[in-house]
Amino acid sequence: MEPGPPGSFGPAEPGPCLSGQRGADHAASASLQSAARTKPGGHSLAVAAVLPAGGCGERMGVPTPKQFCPILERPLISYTLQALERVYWIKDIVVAVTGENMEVMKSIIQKYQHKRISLVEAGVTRHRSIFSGLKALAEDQLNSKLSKPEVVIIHDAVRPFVEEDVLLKVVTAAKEHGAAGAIRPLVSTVISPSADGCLDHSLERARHRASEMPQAFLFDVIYEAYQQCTDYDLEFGTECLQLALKYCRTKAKLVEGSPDLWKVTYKRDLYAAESIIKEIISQEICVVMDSKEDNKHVGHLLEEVLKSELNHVKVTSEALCLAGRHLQQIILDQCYNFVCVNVMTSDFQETQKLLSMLEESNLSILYPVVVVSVHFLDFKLVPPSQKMENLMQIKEFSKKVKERNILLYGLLISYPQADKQLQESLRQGAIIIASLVKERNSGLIGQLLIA
Ligand SMILES: Nc1ccn([C@@H]2O[C@H](COP(=O)(O)OP(=O)(O)OP(=O)(O)O)[C@@H](O)[C@H]2O)c(=O)n1
Ligand SMILES: O=P(O)(O)OC[C@@H](O)[C@@H](O)[C@@H](O)CO
Repeated sequence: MEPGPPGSFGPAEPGPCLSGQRGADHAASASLQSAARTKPGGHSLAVAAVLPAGGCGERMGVPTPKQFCPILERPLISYTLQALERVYWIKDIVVAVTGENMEVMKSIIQKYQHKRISLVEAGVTRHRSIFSGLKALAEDQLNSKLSKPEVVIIHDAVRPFVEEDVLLKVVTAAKEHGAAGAIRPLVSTVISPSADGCLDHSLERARHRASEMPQAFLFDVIYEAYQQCTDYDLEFGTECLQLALKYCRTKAKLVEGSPDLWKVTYKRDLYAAESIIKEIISQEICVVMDSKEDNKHVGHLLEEVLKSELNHVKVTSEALCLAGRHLQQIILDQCYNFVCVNVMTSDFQETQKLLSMLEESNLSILYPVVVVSVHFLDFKLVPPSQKMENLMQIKEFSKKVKERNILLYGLLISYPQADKQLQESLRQGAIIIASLVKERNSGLIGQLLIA
């Protein structure tokens, strides 16, 4: 999908939508875009984002600040950057990090090939970090390559599950109302304690909402609010919408957000985020075999069993031959799970061709790619020792490709065998493959499993 012209709204870039839903419905997206984008005379609207990422993550209870804690061996903040980068019409993304984390942040940007990112020094509080980001966008900064946007999105760096549709909604609403913020129903009731630690009163839960992110503002509104606010606000405040109301008399439009907008705060949130991401990148499996035509091919039998055993998983098959043209498209379409079928051979020629294609693509930069090398072998024909010598090569192969974030596993299925036994072996094989794809356990790479 080609990027839209600079400064124009275009549909989000391809790639897994971390909330598990494909981005905004295109019709809704188009209508929202036209509302949010155009000004009189049809000129487009300049939108930038500020991501406060200068916290220490005290509630996470680990030495590493939570925005840098790994999920599938990639820092949490990289997922949030990816979510915002998928949205073409956000021109600049300003991230506020502490001086001591500046180099770490720069290495993350380089390793995961993030674009449109500018870094500023964070403050000692979240509000001060946000203000630092806004200053970088204001035109009155010397030598800044950033230009002042008309609308600025503010989004916590530790909220990775943000989609184009809610960003469009808050930007559209901010354009009209001056400020807008995502909200969610309260889970717990809010109460107010008295000085002696007893209940003073409770708020009616149905009449209140939780303020989440993203939020968006006319840049001049929120920049003015930060310039006017007190040190007390900057030190102890947690709500940007309140600053806009208090200092610019701007009543933010409240936008219902999806359940995905939660903030990673405690360790349990990190585990939840990892499970959600694993689930999203496990939604498609491609069975690769030496020939697609022969429908009696045992690879097709395995494909059918995978389809019957795995609900909600898209199972496709492609031929490795044909110069891999179709396979290249599957890779481009960001399938992260491959089953390479080898029939009556214990060598890895087919699997190595697939691994080479994957290594040449950038597919595994952002997410670990799973490759299961399945070998249908007749253990009666050739002494297992000779086969095992071949098969043990998988340990070396798996170590090499792990450096490229590819997880290689081996699976042996006895073949040929009576139909009933073969069907059972295929079912067992499908269950093993599903588990390897879902768990992405790097501790099992290079292992030979038997169905
Ligand atoms: N001085 C600060 C404090 C927080 N943040 C950022 O604001 C976002 C939301 O804040 P919070 O969840 O409170 O993060 P921490 O302050 O790191 O968490 P804790 O309160 O547990 O220390 C995070 O992305 C955090 O990095 C920031 O940019 N600068
Ligand atoms: O208070 P914390 O620093 O944990 O997180 C900031 C949150 O308060 C903030 O992101 C939303 O409530 C919206 O303002």
